[in-house]
Amino acid sequence: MKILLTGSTGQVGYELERSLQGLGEVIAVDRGRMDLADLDQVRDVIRAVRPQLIVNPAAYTAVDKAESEPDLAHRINAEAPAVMAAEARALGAALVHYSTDYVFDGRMADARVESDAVGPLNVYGASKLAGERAIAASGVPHLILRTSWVYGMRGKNFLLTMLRLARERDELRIVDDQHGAPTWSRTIADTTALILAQARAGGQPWWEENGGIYHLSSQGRTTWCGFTAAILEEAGIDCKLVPITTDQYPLPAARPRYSALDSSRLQERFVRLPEWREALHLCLR
Ligand SMILES: NC(=O)C1=CN([C@@H]2O[C@H](COP(=O)(O)OP(=O)(O)OC[C@H]3O[C@@H](n4cnc5c(N)ncnc54)[C@H](OP(=O)(O)O)[C@@H]3O)[C@@H](O)[C@H]2O)C=CC1
Ligand SMILES: Cc1cn([C@H]2C[C@H](O)[C@@H](COP(=O)(O)OP(=O)(O)O[C@H]3O[C@@H](C)C(=O)[C@@H](O)[C@H]3O)O2)c(=O)[nH]c1=O
Ligand SMILES: [Mg+2]
Repeated sequence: MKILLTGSTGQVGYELERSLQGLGEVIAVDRGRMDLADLDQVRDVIRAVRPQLIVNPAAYTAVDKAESEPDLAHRINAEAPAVMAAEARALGAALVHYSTDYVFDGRMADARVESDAVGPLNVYGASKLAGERAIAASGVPHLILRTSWVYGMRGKNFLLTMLRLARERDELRIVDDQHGAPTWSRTIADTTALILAQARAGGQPWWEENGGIYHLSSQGRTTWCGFTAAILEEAGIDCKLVPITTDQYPLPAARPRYSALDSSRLQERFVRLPEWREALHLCLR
């Protein structure tokens, strides 16, 4: 199987480049080869490579900056995936895409399932939702894996930011009223590979019975402040931690208050997902 992988310089893409190896020939294209803001180039590269599967973790992920660059965010997160979907469909290929807890408004305290009503609060979330809808509407065989609060030992993420700030500052002031599940980039990549392998072993393509949206995030939940406390503990760093409210940390983009995802659908069909705390421990070890 020929697999076209985007975003291999990102957190999830970096892990996917390794995790997908056993499944076929992985052709990783970075921004230099395929700029998602250039829709003609996206089309041309797919037509040249002729993959059987496109895996697309590339995205515009700068949540606050997106508020002032809505058109660019929309092109990368919605229009480029729409082109990928149309091209994949024309080739008889399938598409694996990633989305976010930020498609929800976060007003409900219980974990969200795939069929729950969406209502993004910010430009990033709206652009990701538009990407999901374009893929679903295209008729391409697809998996959309919605995840949350992604971290890992490389790239830009909350874990690395906290490790840096804890060394630079005497105290960390961190919001304690936004709830969600931190998810290790490797969990996302390994789970993706396992779904694809399991589906192949089953003899028929996974999308015939198992396509569509799946929530893929760690089990359990915490707050950004709770996540920070765990990071400090795991890394053995002594730094004063002050819980604050969202109002005390104003940012351009609004964020959902409750963004835990219920990943039961994925776990029932494919594989168990780790507790967020257990995954953090493994990551930092
Ligand atoms: N990060 C998070 O907390 C969460 C992420 N997600 C979703 O998961 C997926 C993976 O995210 P993650 O790995 O964390 O993202 P990162 O921000 O770590 O990486 C983004 C990747 O997209 C690439 N990219 C951005 N713009 C372009 C462009 N114009 N053309 C080509 N490539 C581009 C980046 O390339 P370059 O290095 O050149 O910039 C990078 O490889 C995304 O769909 C994201 O929306 C969902 C929930 C949480
Ligand atoms: C750095 C810092 C952040 N915070 C707060 C701000 C914010 O509410 C929260 C998280 O900050 P971040 O900017 O890292 O998080 P954010 O960019 O909103 O993270 C999101 O990224 C996108 C891509 C997703 O899809 C989401 O699932 C989610 O992971 O922590 C503090 O309270 N104190 C601090 O010192
Ligand atoms: Mg951010």
